[in-house]
Amino acid sequence: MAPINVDVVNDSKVAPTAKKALPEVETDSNGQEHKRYSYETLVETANFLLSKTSVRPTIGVICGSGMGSYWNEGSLAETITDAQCVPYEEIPNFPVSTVEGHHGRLVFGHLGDVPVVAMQGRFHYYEGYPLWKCCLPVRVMKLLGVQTLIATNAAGGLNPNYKIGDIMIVKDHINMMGFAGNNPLHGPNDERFGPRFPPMNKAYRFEYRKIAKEVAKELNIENIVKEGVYTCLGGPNFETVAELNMLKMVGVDAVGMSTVHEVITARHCDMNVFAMSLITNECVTSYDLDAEANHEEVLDVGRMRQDILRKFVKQLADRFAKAKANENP
Ligand SMILES: O=P(O)(O)O[C@@H]1C[C@H](O)[C@@H](CO)O1
Ligand code: HPA
Repeated sequence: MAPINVDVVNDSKVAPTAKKALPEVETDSNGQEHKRYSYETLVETANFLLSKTSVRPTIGVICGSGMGSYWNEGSLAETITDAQCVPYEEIPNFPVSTVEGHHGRLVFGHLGDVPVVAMQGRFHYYEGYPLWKCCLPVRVMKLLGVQTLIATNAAGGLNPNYKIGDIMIVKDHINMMGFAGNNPLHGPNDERFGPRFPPMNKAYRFEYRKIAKEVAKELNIENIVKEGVYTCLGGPNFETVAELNMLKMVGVDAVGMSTVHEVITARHCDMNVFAMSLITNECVTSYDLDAEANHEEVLDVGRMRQDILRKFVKQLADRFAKAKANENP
């Protein structure tokens, strides 16, 4: 793939009026400066990555907590063959991962025959990054040629039918942080990424959810695969009993601290999205229970389910790639 030309998007020349670069530096309400990433800046990042790897990914995977850890021999990210790894510290304009269970590198390679790039470590709002910065890798993936995003996460199960170790296909989300005006698309819009007002009612592609249920049957894991609604809170604390009961009331099946903003960013730039939550703990919705959520349990359940997750994601990548090829014969 030749270096990316900033004047051309999806093979059409960009109208000069659409080329509004974002301000490079923004100051938040605490007076802290955040360098914004313009389209041009992210093209530089993408071109750097294209020069580092021969892989031209069509699917991007985000590994959730405990699903891409360096100590996890055989974790999701380690399923990738012919892996070429680029640590986040070496990537221009990239943040760094600070959470245990998030290694902090991009892994380029193949899942079966499908060229992929995986984030072995994601960025969370609670690490101190604004939402748009948490989602920067999604836009970089788009510039690299990724058409489909598979986002995985660890989440607490609110639906009483869910058990620890279940996998929830995300059918929809509730953007709780968005209710308070915190959105990755907040700020000036650059049309080269996508429209000012993107729809979000079909965020999680129906066809891919259907494929995932078929694959679950084929792998004989249909008993642990569910489908439901995810929400993201800012974290880093786990939720109170009252908060969890409120979320349950409004129809949330699983709660976590990521994914929603990544999905919004991916849909904004017209990527197909599939997401799934590994239910790592049961949410404590009664004052009579003594249990408390903790990150170690989250990581342990990721480790416990790594074989199944690997097989599942590998099959999904294969089937999504085939579905995409059938779309554009
Ligand atoms: O990156 P994900 O969303 O998988 O991580 C979840 C949310 C928190 O970062 C962490 C809590 O244990 O797991
Ligand atoms: N709440 C929020 N995030 C989480 C949880 C939880 O119970 N489990 C794993 N990530």
